[in-house]
Amino acid sequence: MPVLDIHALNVYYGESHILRNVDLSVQPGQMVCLIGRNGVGKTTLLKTIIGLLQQRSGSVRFEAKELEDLAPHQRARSGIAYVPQGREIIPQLSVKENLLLGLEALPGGLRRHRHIDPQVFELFPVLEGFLQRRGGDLSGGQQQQLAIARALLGKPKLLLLDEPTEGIQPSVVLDIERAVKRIVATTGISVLLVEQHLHFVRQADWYYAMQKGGMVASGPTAELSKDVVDRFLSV
Ligand SMILES: Nc1ncnc2c1ncn2[C@@H]1O[C@H](COP(=O)(O)OP(=O)(O)OP(=O)(O)O)[C@@H](O)[C@H]1O
Repeated sequence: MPVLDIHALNVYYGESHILRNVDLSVQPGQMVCLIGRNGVGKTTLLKTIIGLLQQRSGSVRFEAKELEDLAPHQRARSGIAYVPQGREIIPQLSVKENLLLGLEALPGGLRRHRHIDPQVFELFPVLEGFLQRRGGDLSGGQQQQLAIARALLGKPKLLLLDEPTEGIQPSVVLDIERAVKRIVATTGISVLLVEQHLHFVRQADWYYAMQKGGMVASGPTAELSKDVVDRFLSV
């Protein structure tokens, strides 16, 4: 049974038809990468999965349960974590306080949970030394690592990542890539990733390519052809 199963999904912004009959599924423990040029609807799809945008028709099922009537916080509590483009860490709060916010996705939220699982420091060692620093004082790459670590503390079953390496220096891109691979390999969490770096895309098990709001190609990333890469990746 897929963790995430999307069928014939249609989403609009006002009268603009953005997602057109989208089908996509993510199997347990899989890393799936969504590719496509700017503006084709990748972010719209992730926002619809987490419930920030409403679907017009079709279905989005998480662990076989239809999500349509659940608010974003209910989807988070049921096991979906979303790291948006731009990361959205809270700049005035310390790294530790930002991490604690991730516990809000656990049953009982912050009232019942105060423990930061040290596993996040194994994945992102740089954060451990910076716990008292203001989030806003970290570099872009460190903020991205913080945002992923915060999402993991909610113990999700599905992690949605929107361009985690956008605007990040190349050495840190590799750190993030390795950490995401390790998350998938060691925790059983499934990942749906929007990504433009080909090397990172190839780490995924499966890809879906979008064009003008629809899925136009998919398959194992081992079979990603030069033609598909040229058509759907901008870098
Ligand atoms: N708030 C909005 N109101 C109206 N239209 C929007 C809004 N946000 C996005 N769109 C439009 O929806 C389409 C899909 O945008 P989306 O951000 O999902 O694309 P994307 O593939 O994620 O691209 P990018 O990589 O640039 O974020 C675009 O044509 C965009 O102009």
